[in-house]
Amino acid sequence: MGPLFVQVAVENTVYHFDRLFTYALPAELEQVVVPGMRVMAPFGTANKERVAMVFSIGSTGAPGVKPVLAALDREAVVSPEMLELALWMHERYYCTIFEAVRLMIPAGLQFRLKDSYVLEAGFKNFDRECFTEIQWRILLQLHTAGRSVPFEKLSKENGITESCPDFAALLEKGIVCKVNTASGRIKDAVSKMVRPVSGFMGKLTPRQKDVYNVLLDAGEASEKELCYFTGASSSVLKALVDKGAAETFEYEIYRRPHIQERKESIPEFSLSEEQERVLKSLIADCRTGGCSLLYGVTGSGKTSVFLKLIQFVRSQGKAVIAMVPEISLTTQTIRQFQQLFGDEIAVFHSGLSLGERLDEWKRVHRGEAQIVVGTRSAVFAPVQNLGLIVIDEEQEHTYQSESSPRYDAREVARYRCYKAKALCLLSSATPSVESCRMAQEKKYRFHQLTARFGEAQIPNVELIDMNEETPDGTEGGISSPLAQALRGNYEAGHQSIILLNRRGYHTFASCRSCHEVVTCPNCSISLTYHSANRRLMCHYCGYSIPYTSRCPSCGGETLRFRGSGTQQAEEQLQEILPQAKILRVDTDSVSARHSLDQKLESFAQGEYDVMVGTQMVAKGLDFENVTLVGVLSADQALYSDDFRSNERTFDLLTQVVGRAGRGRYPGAALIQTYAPENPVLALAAEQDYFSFYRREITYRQALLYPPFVDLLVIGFVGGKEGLVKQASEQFLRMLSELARTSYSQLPLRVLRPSPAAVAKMGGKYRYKLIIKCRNSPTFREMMAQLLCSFAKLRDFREVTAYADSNPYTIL
Ligand SMILES: Nc1ncnc2c1ncn2[C@@H]1O[C@H](COP(=O)(O)OP(=O)(O)OP(=O)(O)O)[C@@H](O)[C@H]1O
Ligand SMILES: [Zn+2]
Repeated sequence: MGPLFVQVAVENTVYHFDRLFTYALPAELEQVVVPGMRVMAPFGTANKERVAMVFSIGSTGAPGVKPVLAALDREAVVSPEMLELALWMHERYYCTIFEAVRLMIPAGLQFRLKDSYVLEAGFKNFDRECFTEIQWRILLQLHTAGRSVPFEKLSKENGITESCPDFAALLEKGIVCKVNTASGRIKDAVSKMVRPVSGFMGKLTPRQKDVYNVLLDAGEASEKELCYFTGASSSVLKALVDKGAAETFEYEIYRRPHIQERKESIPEFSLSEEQERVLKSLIADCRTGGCSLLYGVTGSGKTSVFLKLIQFVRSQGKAVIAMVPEISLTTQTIRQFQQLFGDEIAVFHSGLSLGERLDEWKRVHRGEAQIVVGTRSAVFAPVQNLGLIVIDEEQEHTYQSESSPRYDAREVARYRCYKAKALCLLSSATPSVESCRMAQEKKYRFHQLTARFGEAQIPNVELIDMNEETPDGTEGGISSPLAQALRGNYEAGHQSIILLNRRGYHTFASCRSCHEVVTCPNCSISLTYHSANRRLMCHYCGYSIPYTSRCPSCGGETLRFRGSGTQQAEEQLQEILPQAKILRVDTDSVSARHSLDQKLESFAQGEYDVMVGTQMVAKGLDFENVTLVGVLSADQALYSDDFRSNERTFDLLTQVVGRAGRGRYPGAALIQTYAPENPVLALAAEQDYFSFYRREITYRQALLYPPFVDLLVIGFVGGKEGLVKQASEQFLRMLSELARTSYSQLPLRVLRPSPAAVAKMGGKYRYKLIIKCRNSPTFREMMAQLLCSFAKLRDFREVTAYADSNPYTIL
């Protein structure tokens, strides 16, 4: 047999230079390496060692190509089907192949290559006279270690750099040699903890002193929390550690994710007639595969139906992936799954510790768990023999990734199901316009649940015209009808949910005399007041300053809060219901995941009377005792300039209204608005999805928006505004040229480049270019070619361009 070669994807390549690379497979690795395994490969002109994923092994390859250096895994960590998926993503989402592969491997299994050094094997000449003091110490250290020592360690203990003469001489003489070791990347910032070194007497700057004192009080804290509460940057923490005032350590947690105890008996439930009928047709769908859309009004028991469907699929010996849009919903879902399926389930989401993620991944990889429940990333779960993927609340934007690879989990799910001849089931009370259209065109099968389960009825909804309310009711305040309803509901012993529908729901600070709003110097975004640490913070980059009444702009003592945040809403509610217990749910109050779980659990137990919050309270929650829903300001999202704003508003209102009256008691909802005549509100009030859809689809067609076209947004990011703008214009010129000369048959409409909605973020300027197109292979080929030629332009080296395919928002 002749020599073997491997095709690999290499880590950290740039997009415009990425493809599968061929390496020779040394004889000693022939029996070891299989596709799906990672190897170490020399890369580039400097032959720097990189991690690479083996895609295939074969006898084609030019003689003289570089050989692979070592195998990093003992077995394949990615299956052949998933490797194929990675190539598909590379073509579809303009990412490097390895970026796609990385999504399939849990963080705890990622490697980091470290430079290490060993003593040359034959070295015997331990003659103290021949070496300098430092060289001698290094030799002894390496000798004692008996194996390679990471450079970091050598450097720290001997105070050397890689280029210092003492060390360089050792390398040159071949006494010390460089090796590369791959170390598992189990560590992560999230689990990084800091504790004070007590009795520290050294000198600290005032800023460091501040943080040190907080740390003394706290005992220990995660780095993240500490930065949050003190407003310190990580460099301040680093300085503390360097000075010996604090030390870092890590929690090594290897355990199953916390899942509520299994109840004594597994609750057997039987389906209603309508549910049963839908289940039957879904079972039939499973036999053919493809995509099905399950539309069901809120509270109709979509969950019950797909739980039964999963039971069926499992009885056929096939595996299942069930996705929910947000971590906050997983607990409830997981509990239901846990009750029915016990240890057969594995949980995938970013709220888990790295150890937990690794463990859950292994259980699926080994086939011990065959039902995966999780958020977006669960779509990459390494299940074998896939039978079904369920995507609950399929319209949610969280299924799309906002950073590279900018993939859409729904598309990935469809692809996996198509390849595995499995069923992809989309489920929602407010399907995305795109999915509903697919169903209309018979590309998806369509099923519906028209009634709530049991006796439950769709709640009664009333729109409250805020223009008629007393003018002293401040914007976002609580109208008297809503206040009255709240009191009534409280007295009846029922619970209420209040939604504050603001995109920028935060509390900003503005000056009464100069009217300036305090904004982040790095991002064109107003700072948000956080009561927990009394600081104004930027939600984009984390910049923060302590809150005082002094205006940074004019210097007057006239700074005040504005806007109506959840905190104010909470206070107003407390005034209306002095006795009631109020639970506030927003990203500020629930930064720790378990605290949200606990809060929702106590709410379910009836320990609170009212829950107030942002989008987080609107969706998926199922509490029998909630009979009143109030929406403080329905209009916020309606008038933004995004083409999806109607859909978003309809979806949010329908969902939140749907939280009321899901059990034994009838529910009601009150929606406050300054635009009561807006038809979208009326349709949401009636939970009339199909009328909404018909209205919306006409508008999309008239203005040429998805699903009638695909959108590709090219983003440009860079430190100099002028250059970023020029880059976007240059890109447009190149696009026009290429389209005219080589792709004249492609239907295209390109909008002029413009600054992004948040034009500056983290100190970088952002421009965007919107292309209306048909997302065909030929179109993608053209765009890939353009992105590559653009990346090679020397004039725009400081500008990054990326492509986002059908993003949720084009702002
Ligand atoms: N067959 C059934 N037997 C017993 N209870 C059921 C059944 N179907 C639904 N329910 C109950 O009805 C309520 C609503 O069901 P579920 O949460 O599945 O609705 P949904 O369609 O997912 O709603 P939403 O879209 O609003 O989240 C739940 O409390 C659920 O336990
Ligand atoms: Zn900022």
